[in-house]
Amino acid sequence: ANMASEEYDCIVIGAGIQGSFTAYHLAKNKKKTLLLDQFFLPHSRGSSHGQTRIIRKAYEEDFYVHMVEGSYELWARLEREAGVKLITRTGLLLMGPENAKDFQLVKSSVQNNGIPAVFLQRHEFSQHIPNVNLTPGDGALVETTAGVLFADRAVRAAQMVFQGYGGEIKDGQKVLQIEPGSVVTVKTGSGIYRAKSLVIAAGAWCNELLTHVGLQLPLQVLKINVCYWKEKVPGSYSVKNRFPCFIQLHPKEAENDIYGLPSNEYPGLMKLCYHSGSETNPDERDKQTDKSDVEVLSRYVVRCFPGLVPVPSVVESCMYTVTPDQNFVLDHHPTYRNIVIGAGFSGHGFKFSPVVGKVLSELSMGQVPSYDLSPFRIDRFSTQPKSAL
Ligand SMILES: Cc1cc2nc3c(=O)[nH]c(=O)nc-3n(C[C@H](O)[C@H](O)[C@H](O)COP(=O)(O)OP(=O)(O)OC[C@H]3O[C@@H](n4cnc5c(N)ncnc54)[C@H](O)[C@@H]3O)c2cc1C
Ligand SMILES: O=C(O)[C@@H]1CCCCN1
Repeated sequence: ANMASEEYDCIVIGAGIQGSFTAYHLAKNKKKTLLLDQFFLPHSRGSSHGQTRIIRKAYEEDFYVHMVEGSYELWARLEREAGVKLITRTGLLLMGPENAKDFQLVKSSVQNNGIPAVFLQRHEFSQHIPNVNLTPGDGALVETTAGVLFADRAVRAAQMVFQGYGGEIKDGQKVLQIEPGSVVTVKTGSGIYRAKSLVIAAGAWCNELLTHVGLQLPLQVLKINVCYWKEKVPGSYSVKNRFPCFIQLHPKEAENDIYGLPSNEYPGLMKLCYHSGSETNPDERDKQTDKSDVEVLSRYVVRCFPGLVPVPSVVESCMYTVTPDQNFVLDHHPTYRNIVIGAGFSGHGFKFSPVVGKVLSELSMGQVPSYDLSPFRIDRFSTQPKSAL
């Protein structure tokens, strides 16, 4: 082991998609950057693994719409730099109770922001979306430019381009200690590294790392059962047949949303999941065996996706790190300005990662960030009225 102290401009802890994109932007800006991960890469114990994620602009909040727009440009740039295809356009079907507030808000955001979309009338629904039953009382729209991101491939591409710009990756090195200061010292099991600034992008392990720098955030770590369901007629819900991704708001079966991606990575299997899960310790993820969501999904499949066998063929695991308002944390440490935190991506952060990496790199370089980061500030968590305490 090399115990000599090496000095960097910036150290990024966490080589998931957010840390990898942060490192990519830093290296592009000629910063000598070290990207550390506790596990040997690639691995499937965090939040960025798996073949696919949804990319969509259909969000209630304008700030997310603008951030996705910026992300599309940067995704295209990474596709060119790495020479790989990272996005396939499928469209996104959004279904939800016509009179529900969130459905109405997304609908008006789509209209006000000029997001390309088709509003489907009930009588024409099945002609556009075969093999899906639209719930009575639900409205439906298709965001036509949304699609599927190839997640594992994207993580690899960002890391490869980072290394191409001279960035260093050290995997299999868990950060065990952080000493703040004008030069930050980071100790792993096998090395000591120093840098002018530090970015913590540690996913579900964020709070464990923040204990070293005297901070805790209100983050909840959830285990997600990633379920794949067999098509009764192969191809009926496939990318090839232009079946879209979907989000079902307020399903009758449960409190949280249900969503899906067309069959693609495992031919004949459609990914369809519950947008929540049970709390877990990230180091003991597989001890969390709650599968009540799978029963909920089965009932939903029977009712709305009659072309799928209502028992999952494959169940994989992933984690969400959720904040109380489901908005991210993108901010400086409140006392140590040269420590920057990206956390709480709340199950929807992948699509934004090129922009997240950009703003985290800007914060760590002491620059004014390209986007308004007020929704993502740490001090929003401590603004509850004192009387509530
Ligand atoms: C099932 C599922 C579906 C999702 N669907 C979508 C979607 O459709 N669209 C979308 O946009 N987003 C989606 N997301 C969310 C998205 O995948 C996440 O927001 C994103 O992957 C978070 O990335 P991250 O880099 O923060 O975390 P991670 O990928 O977990 O990376 C953190 C890294 O930090 C490392 N680390 C932690 N502690 C240490 C330490 N002490 N020392 C060294 N390294 C350390 C970990 O090993 C890990 O590699 C989904 C997530 C899940 C789980
Ligand atoms: O980020 C997304 O677009 C999806 C929506 C459904 C839940 C999981 N994440």
